[in-house]
Amino acid sequence: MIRFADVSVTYSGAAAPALHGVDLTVPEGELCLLVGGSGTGKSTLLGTVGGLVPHFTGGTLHGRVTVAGRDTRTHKPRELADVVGTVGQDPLAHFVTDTVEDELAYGMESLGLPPEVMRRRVEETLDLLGLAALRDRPIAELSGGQRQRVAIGSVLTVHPRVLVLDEPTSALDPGAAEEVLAVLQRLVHDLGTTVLLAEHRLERVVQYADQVIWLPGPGEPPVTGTPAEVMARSPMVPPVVELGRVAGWSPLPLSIRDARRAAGPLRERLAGLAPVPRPRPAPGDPVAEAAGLVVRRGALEALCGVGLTVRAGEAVALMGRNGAGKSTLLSTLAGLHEPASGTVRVGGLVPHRSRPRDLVRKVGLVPQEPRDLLYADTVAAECAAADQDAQAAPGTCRTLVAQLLPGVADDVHPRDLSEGQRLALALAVVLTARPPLLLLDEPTRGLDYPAKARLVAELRRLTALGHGIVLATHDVELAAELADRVVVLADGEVVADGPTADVVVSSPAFAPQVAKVVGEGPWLTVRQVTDALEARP
Ligand SMILES: Nc1ncnc2c1ncn2[C@@H]1O[C@H](COP(=O)(O)OP(=O)(O)OP(=O)(O)O)[C@@H](O)[C@H]1O
Ligand SMILES: Nc1ncnc2c1ncn2[C@@H]1O[C@H](COP(=O)(O)OP(=O)(O)OP(=O)(O)O)[C@@H](O)[C@H]1O
Repeated sequence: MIRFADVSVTYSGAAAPALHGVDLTVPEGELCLLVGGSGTGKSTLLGTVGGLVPHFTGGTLHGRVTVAGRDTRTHKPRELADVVGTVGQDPLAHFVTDTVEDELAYGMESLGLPPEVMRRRVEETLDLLGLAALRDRPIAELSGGQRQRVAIGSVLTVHPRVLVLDEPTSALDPGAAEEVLAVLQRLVHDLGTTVLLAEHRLERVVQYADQVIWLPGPGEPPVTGTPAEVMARSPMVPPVVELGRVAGWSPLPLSIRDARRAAGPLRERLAGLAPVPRPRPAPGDPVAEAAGLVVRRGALEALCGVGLTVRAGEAVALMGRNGAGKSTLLSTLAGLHEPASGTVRVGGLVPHRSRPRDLVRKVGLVPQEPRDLLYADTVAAECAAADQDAQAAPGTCRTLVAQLLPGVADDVHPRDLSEGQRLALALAVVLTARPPLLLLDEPTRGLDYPAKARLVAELRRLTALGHGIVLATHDVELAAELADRVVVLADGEVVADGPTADVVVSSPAFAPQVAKVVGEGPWLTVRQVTDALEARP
């Protein structure tokens, strides 16, 4: 259905190709998963299928990509729109209408489908993606995950034969991610749709894939195989595979179910043991306190009476469904919204009434869209400005970027960075200022597993130094690795607040893979399991 013949792509001004030696076929009716580190060219590869690369991005494509027999070099993206539906990493950049319902209908209108068909498909899709309650809402007023659902819905209504999705679950809560993947699987099985999707959180998708394409490095030719074949070789694997490697299971499990079947002997070895607690400082004084916080967004009460205390040295994960109010809480702590009632204090200041230059010494926010934080023309200039703003030694920010994600070039415009590279830059900019309270909104979108591990290490270092951290995240594995405490929001209210292990293990939605496989303990991470086995007398 999709054929790549010796494809390479070189962006203008780049020293080396972003993509090279791609020679492969995605058969009709398969779900094909594209994996690889941040910046290895996944988005570039996906972009060639719908013709966005190079028609819209610039650069040069060598070789040939055909979809349902059409050459994407001679067919413009709109001449492929009836066959290929593409959802990019940044939905906001692609929305053409203002409201949810109009956006779902737009693709069908451009193809001239009859009104009764459009009506029916809009209704079906609203139900399928849990968007019915939001149908009349302006897209600009949706939460990140709500927007991602609309973006996915807007391509589903067209019923394209090929779906190309770039990290389609990155902003979705765990339940919504499962639902979207179930929908995709049904399209593949029942309608013979061909799906090509890139994803970093393999724990969410690998068990659904028929084929995996792995890009081992920037400009390196892909390796293809069944999920089991590629997972046996790839350095980037989900926790369940890592656990399988540690425990010596063969074949390696890809799903929780397979792993549970193999886990009997491991459970016996772990019986009577407990996770070795990580040394961590005793929490200090509060760096942020909110009580009875009510915040309105338009007509909607996004937070209704939230209480939260964050202490120095503490890492708190904020979890909960899309639209629960996580981003609203973070941005209120950063002074971006004025509460309708209740109190909020950050480092002794009332955030929304404080001067920006006083507030930056107390709190730093990495927003859900890191682009909002970046304004210079090059990576180097952005880093120099961050050093200056924070009065840090020259080179501080650049070193942080390189630590988080090696291989980001100095002279690239932040706009042209890959998703993960841009996030690493935004994180470095905020970390350079070393504010006592760090707020991170979905800090792992686009990050590969090694980059995520380095981010966790850096954040742990900061908590050890007494910084307080609040991260809003749907990444249950990240919460398990990093957070001391988990706070769950639902419809603007706090519904759980307690030690990570207590909160996540009691909820199937938030439990990490290791907890689901090993059970009692509570074991949350592969590291805890290996440490305990090694320390065993
Ligand atoms: N429009 C562009 N102009 C110049 N360089 C670009 C452009 N788009 C991407 N690049 C570069 O090409 C490389 C590959 O980027 P791409 O977005 O394909 O990576 P990716 O594997 O999707 O990464 P991520 O997992 O972070 O999303 C990166 O080094 C990036 O900086
Ligand atoms: N600019 C806005 N105007 C009006 N309502 C908004 C606006 N931004 C968000 N909302 C609404 O406020 C509620 C809370 O949104 P928020 O972004 O805080 O949720 P979230 O928990 O961060 O969601 P997600 O997990 O999807 O990022 C949602 O119902 C959302 O639709």
